[in-house]
Amino acid sequence: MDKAAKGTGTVRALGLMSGTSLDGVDAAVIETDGHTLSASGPGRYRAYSTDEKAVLRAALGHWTGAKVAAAAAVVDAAHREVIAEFEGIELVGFHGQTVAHEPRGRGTLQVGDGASLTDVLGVPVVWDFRSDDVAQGGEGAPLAPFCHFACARKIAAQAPICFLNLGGVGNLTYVDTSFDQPEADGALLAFDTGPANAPINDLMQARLGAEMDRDGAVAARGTVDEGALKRFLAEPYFARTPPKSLDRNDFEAAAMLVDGLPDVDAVATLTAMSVAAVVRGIGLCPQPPTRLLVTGGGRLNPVMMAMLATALDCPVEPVEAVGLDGDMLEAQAFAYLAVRVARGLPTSCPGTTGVQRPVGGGRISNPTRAGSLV
Ligand SMILES: Nc1ncnc2c1ncn2[C@@H]1O[C@H](COP(=O)(O)OP(=O)(O)OP(=O)(O)O)[C@@H](O)[C@H]1O
Ligand SMILES: CC(=O)N[C@H]1[C@@H]2OC[C@@H](O2)[C@@H](O)[C@@H]1O[C@H](C)C(=O)O
Repeated sequence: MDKAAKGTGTVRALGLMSGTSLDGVDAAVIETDGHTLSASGPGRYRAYSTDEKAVLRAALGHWTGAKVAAAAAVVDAAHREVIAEFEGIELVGFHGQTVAHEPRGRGTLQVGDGASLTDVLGVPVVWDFRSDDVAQGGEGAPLAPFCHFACARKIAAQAPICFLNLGGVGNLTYVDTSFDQPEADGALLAFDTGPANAPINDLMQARLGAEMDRDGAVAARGTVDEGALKRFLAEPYFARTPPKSLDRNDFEAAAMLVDGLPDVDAVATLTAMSVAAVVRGIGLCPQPPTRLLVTGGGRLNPVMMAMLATALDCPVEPVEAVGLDGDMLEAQAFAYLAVRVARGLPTSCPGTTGVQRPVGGGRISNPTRAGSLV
């Protein structure tokens, strides 16, 4: 902890992300001083079982009560398991599972008890990353943009670029690479674009009993319903000025626009909706980006990627094109943010969450006993 909190040197941090797709826990190690991404270490994925997913899903939209407690227990147990697989870690960044997100209402809730995880490795755990930002008037999301800024510097991007995360929800980060610090006015613009994979997964589950539209195989056989797509784009969210953020199920009503369509057309239309939301998002950036680097599971959907490439004027590539890991970038981001929190550096700013001034959110819990591995 001393090194992470007081030092300026590099910290070996483990980031843990349980995303809105509800598929599992991503865990990834990086080395950083809170500014530069110096190295990335091993990554692990721990899938949730069908029963665990059902418990998490049942808690969505709830703030308290037995369903939330049960989801927290699932999240804690899965994370204990995955953390124990790592060694030589100095600090953990634990996101938890978002079950409810209403930044201008009841707040934001990520379940999972970071304090209880400190004893697994005997190192401090940074958690509850979003609450301070929301308490100070911000959206509380997205938070990966400060890490995207570091990625842009790592790859020595010379012109404005965008990072797009296609998880359950989509989020876009515009990086103006002429700035030295992410919190500088104009360096970043970030926001959630709209639904990405969540409605596709939900429909695949409900109609076909499948987890996802793997490789876009179902969408590839369908025809996009232009009427449904047009009605989707009439949602007021798209006209809102960014920064802005979404809860996983905010677009549930829009997803019902495909209810009467055959399976293949419904999935093709939902895929086109996720893409159209991104295209709208790109239109809100200060300048057209010179390239779009895509992370998250949606980059593995060739139909979604082809639709994006057709609709946009810039190259659309998975982040692997620049040597980054698209399965682990969000987990790496929470390792990066943990080091920033430990060092008192901001993790969000007006351009990323709409907060009035830069905020360093997150709670730090210290271990009650030293672990055997450090
Ligand atoms: N081969 C594939 N073909 C199509 N879709 C895929 C493929 N692999 C993953 N996906 C989609 O990506 C999803 C997982 O993405 P990811 O792990 O980025 O989400 P997440 O981290 O839970 O979400 P978020 O970033 O919103 O919190 C899967 O649920 C699925 O919908
Ligand atoms: C409230 C919340 O958990 N939001 C997630 C969600 O999943 C994607 C998108 O919506 C993004 O805003 C955020 O996660 C990413 C990792 C972030 O904070 O950058």
